[in-house]
Amino acid sequence: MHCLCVLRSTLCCQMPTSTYRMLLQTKAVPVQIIKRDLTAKVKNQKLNQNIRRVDRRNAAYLLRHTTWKDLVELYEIAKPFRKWIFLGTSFMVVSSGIFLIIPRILGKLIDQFDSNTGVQKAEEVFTMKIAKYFKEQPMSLVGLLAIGALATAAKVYCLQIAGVNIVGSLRKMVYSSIIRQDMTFFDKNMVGEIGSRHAADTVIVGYSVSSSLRAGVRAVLVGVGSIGMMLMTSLELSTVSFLTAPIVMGIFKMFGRVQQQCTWQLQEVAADVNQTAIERMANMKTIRMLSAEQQSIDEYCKKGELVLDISKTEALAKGSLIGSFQFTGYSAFSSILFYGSHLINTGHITYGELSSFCLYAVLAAASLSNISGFYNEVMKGLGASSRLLELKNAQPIMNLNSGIKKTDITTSIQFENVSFAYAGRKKTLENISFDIPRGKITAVIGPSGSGKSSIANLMLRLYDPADGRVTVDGVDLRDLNATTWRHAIGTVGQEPVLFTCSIRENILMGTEHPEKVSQYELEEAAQLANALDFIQGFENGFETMVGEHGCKLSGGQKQRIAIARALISKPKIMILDEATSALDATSDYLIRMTLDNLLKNHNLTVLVIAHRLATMQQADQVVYVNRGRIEGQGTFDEMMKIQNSIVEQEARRRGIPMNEQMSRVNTPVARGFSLKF
Ligand SMILES: Nc1ncnc2c1ncn2[C@@H]1O[C@H](COP(=O)(O)OP(=O)(O)OP(=O)(O)O)[C@@H](O)[C@H]1O
Repeated sequence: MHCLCVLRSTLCCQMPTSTYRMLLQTKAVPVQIIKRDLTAKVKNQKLNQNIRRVDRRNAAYLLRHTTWKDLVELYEIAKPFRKWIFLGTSFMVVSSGIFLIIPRILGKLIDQFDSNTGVQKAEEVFTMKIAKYFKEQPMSLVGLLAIGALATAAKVYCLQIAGVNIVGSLRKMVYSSIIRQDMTFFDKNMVGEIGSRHAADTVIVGYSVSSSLRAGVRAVLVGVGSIGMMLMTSLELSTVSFLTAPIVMGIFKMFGRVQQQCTWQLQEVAADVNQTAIERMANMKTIRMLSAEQQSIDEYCKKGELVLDISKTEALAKGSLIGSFQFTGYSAFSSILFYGSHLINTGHITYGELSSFCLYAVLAAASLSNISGFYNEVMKGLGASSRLLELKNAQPIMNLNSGIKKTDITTSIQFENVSFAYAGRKKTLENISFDIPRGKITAVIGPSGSGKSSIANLMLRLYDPADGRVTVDGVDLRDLNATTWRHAIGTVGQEPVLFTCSIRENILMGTEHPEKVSQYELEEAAQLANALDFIQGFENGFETMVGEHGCKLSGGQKQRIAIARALISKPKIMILDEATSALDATSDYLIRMTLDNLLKNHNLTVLVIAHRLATMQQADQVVYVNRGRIEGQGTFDEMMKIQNSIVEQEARRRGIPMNEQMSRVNTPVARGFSLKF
């Protein structure tokens, strides 16, 4: 009967605020810790109340969070795999039927061996006939058991395949939806949270669909069948057995709930501990540089202690639950045997019937335990699938594939009175207007945090302006096909981001048709980026794996691969964000050479976020941004005339002699600048 312990641990579901409150009431875990976490959660919710966040309240175990619409949608996702579901269910009916009839036949077989027992009831004639047959042909009983086992194996296989396919489809749909979301979505939701939700919830749904649902349906079939057979075998014995039901339910309610709550909370805390560990391990270089090893260990251990505290409560509840079930189970079983032997003595039942009854009682108990487990798991699965469906159905504001397809510009890109703010932040850009003429280099300069990258973000249409508009040849960027537009732009960021794959895959990332890119084109892009020599120097050339975030390459090598990636599609427009991080002299020189060559290409329209004087000098126009406003705009020479300007400061820093006339000028002389230095 101890198999009635039904609560299974599942992966990483998250704890709802309501559960925190509930646990506070039950005092299942240290109150201070939960209070602290709860306060943090509430604060967090308040901070983000204006932001449409992914709902963190855990819907995993409450059906009310799952709507009929969700169920219909799940059915639609499962539809293509209905062949497997039908086959699996059919095998399940066969195997359950066989294993349900076996105890009855075994009972009759026992009675067959007992010469004192005769057939008493007409309805038992059929079973007795089968029993007689099996007595004469014992191998056929083995054969029947083998058929049952084969049907079980086939059922598991078919339903597993159906489950894996359903979850696979759901996972793909959710992932493609996440990938298509607006940048604002990722600003509002923590990537780790979305990632773990995507991973953990699909595991929960997978477990629920492939395992729990199968076990549950089988448990219902076998449970109902066994109880029916128990009633059929002996009404008196059934009454004794069912008397223990309320006691079992009471025990389950008492300890089961506490254990369940602890399990849920453990999953949340364990996910947090894992996240901390993974983050620290992924950034080992920084940890080492900061000598933060002990701090990381302490942090990990502190969180681990919370796991231990909750685990103790869980273990106590689990132990009490199993112990109580064992006590009740064995008591009930002993009562059946005692009362059963009395019934045999009084001639009410036979030995065979008592044996059958005992087997059915075990089957019924096991099935009932599975049904409660199945209920919890399916509820969790439904809740998790609802959250996944919410992610799947999240609609980005920017449709990536509709709009005018524009791959080049004929006149200019214009910022017209553009104001912009990131979600939950004050305005980053305020009423800025300037032109990026075709075939020219526009350098954006300004202090850190002034909004330079935000200008590039708007030009790439990663975000839309709050006011004003960005136009390309007079067409609002919002009317353009975002994918085609971004394909027309090559981007090299300040901090190159490489993916954990080969150099070839990194360079080809983002090309419209990677399979059509020839080796020659690949080498050409690498050559232009001054990367070919070092790539060919590697044993595996372009197939060299770059490690996590490109950790197996130097900063300069990463930067040059990023440049090659930007050039591979032969873009007409380039956005360059010059690296401010220190590179070694050779890398710095090579990258500068590469960018200089790019800037000399007069067919390119370039927006460069410049940090070097040389780059500013090459620009056709320089735009000075300060605190989100354009405070100066002109040629490099014109900008040099501005006292204390960033250009001048840069020149001084680099020890470049300043033109006398320039140093004397205190006010802007050209283009009616409005400067507020
Ligand atoms: N995704 C974001 N969400 C919220 N605020 C952001 C985001 N990105 C940038 N900001 C804020 O917007 C402001 C402008 O940032 P931006 O990156 O455009 O500056 P920048 O001039 O490029 O700085 P740097 O030269 O240091 O790269 C900063 O105050 C920054 O904190």
